[in-house]
Amino acid sequence: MTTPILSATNVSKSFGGLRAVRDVSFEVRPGEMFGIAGPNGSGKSTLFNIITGIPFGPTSGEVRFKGERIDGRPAYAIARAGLCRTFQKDAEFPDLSAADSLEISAVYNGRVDRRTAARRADEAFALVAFDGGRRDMLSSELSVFEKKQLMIASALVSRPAVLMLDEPASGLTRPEIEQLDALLRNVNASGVTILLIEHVLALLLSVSQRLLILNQGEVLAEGEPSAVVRRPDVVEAYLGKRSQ
Ligand SMILES: Nc1ncnc2c1ncn2[C@@H]1O[C@H](COP(=O)(O)OP(=O)(O)OP(=O)(O)O)[C@@H](O)[C@H]1O
Repeated sequence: MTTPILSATNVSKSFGGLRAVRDVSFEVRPGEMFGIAGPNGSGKSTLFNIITGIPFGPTSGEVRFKGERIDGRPAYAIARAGLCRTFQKDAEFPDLSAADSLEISAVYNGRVDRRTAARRADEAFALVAFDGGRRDMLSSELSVFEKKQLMIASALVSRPAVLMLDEPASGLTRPEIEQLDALLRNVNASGVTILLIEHVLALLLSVSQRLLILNQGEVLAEGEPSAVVRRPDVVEAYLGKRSQ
């Protein structure tokens, strides 16, 4: 059996008396698109936080990336090892053009010179199908979808093995979600393993090969997406409240 590229074993995270993530275990295979869903407050973002060490690691449990333990390592070391993430927020450098913003991300995150950074920025722009005529626009003036493209491209410039995306479809229209679907498939086909937290179930079901459902910090279900979402306990915990 192939070694998982990423695994969590009994990871937990407590904030005072609140156990936001409880004994969560799962494995992601190399090249996979792995979906994570669950009601608001079920611990999805906290799970991403403790895997990437941004801003904290787990209270207990083990996280392995390419077979090596990474829990307890500083966030920058985890990112440099090839595990990168995006957040539920806008452009990092609103006053810079999209092109400059991406080059700066490439220089800092990829630790490369300007020439290599420019090449990596071109590659990342191509992977997310960013409109070439819009690269000199200020990041703050881009459309909601273009900001998402730029955010994903900013994570791709350091050529991660695993990309973790936290609700990339939020705020997008239905046609834009279809564009995002194609974008994710394209990035995945380039060899990047993707973990995707998403409330838009149509997107999750379309792109994920496996789906993990969290509820109140615990794993409620895991498996083939269309089978998982038909389970009565999943319907009750999640779909009944947020189906789209
Ligand atoms: N830094 C923090 N300090 C205290 N409590 C926190 C912190 N971060 C998250 N929590 C709590 O942990 C629980 C899980 O939150 P989390 O943001 O991980 O859920 P989520 O599934 O990502 O929710 P959403 O779908 O709304 O983004 C919530 O009860 C939240 O209030």
